[in-house]
Amino acid sequence: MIEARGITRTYQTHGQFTGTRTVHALRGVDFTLPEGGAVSFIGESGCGKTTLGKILTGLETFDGGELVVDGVELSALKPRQRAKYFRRIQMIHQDPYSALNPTRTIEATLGDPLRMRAREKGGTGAGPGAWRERACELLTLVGLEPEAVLPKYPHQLSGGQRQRVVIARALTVDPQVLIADEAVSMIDVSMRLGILGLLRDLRSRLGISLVFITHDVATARYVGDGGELHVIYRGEVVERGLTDDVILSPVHPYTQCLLSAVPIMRGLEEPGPDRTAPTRALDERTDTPGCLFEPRCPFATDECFTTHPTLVPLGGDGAGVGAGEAEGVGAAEHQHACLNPAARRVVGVEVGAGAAGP
Ligand SMILES: Nc1ncnc2c1ncn2[C@@H]1O[C@H](COP(=O)(O)OP(=O)(O)OP(=O)(O)O)[C@@H](O)[C@H]1O
Repeated sequence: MIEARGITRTYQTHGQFTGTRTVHALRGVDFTLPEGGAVSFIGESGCGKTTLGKILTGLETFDGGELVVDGVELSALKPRQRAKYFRRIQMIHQDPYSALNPTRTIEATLGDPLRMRAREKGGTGAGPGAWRERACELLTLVGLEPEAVLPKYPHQLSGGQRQRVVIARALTVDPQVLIADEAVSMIDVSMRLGILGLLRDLRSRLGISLVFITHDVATARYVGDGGELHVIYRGEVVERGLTDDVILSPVHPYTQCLLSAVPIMRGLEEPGPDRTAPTRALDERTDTPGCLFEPRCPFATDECFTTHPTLVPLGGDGAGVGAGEAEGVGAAEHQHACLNPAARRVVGVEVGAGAAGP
């Protein structure tokens, strides 16, 4: 189980024309990932999704908050001990080609971690027969034909096959958690559903927990089914709850804007006049003392400019209640950080029958 409490990450950037700038990649992110559960993070480019994924796998440090894995707070540990915990959390990156060594066959790619794992477990399974058998088992589990795939190099496989190999490699160390960061965005559309189905399957068949990071509402709904969805804006979670609650009844204008950006087909659904869209483009330099989304929000009031909203349960008055502080607030409770939450009808961008194709 992973528990993240108030994770914060700030970067200082230095540019010739921009001077020194502080980038708040993550601002106090909290979540709990139970065994076999799923938590999805959705937001636009630059909102901090990848930074969060890297922090959860130990590839990036954080400068505030706590990360607790199986009840152990990791920052208190020595690097070697910490690495043991991070081994239980494996990342699936968006580009399966760069994630694999092009000079090594799939057999070699899977063989090394399998032998290492076998040695750790006490020696059995490190022999060639044993680890090869396990490699075949894992390839079958991810939907590949072992004998056909083992002798091949990454460039001889399709993008979808490569991503399945990446998933098989992650499974070699018996992880408890997979972090999938835009795991299908670089894969041919025709193969995406198969990979998403596989990630769902691993949850139900192996009890592996999943952190699913995406900018795509539909994939978050499919893979994160039954789990939680956290909507993240400029490093801050602005709405969260059970995936279906957030997608079907969003109350934060940013979530409504994200959902409005999902295309719909004319003739299949009525677009209606009330699509919610940001009033201005994202400008990271615009920091108000109030709500981070205020400069772009179509529903902002004067109060939004001066008061920074914190996460409160939907339906409560929320005055002075911070994330997770309200009594009885469960992680899956629908919460929002908006001073004017409202159920607004959300419709997608219309894709007309006569629209120009790609
Ligand atoms: N090493 C770094 N140094 C400086 N700024 C960084 C660094 N890594 C990330 N950032 C900044 O932190 C913010 C969040 O970046 P991050 O890559 O996590 O966003 P993202 O939501 O994953 O975006 P994308 O989907 O485009 O990858 C961005 O403004 C980014 O420029």
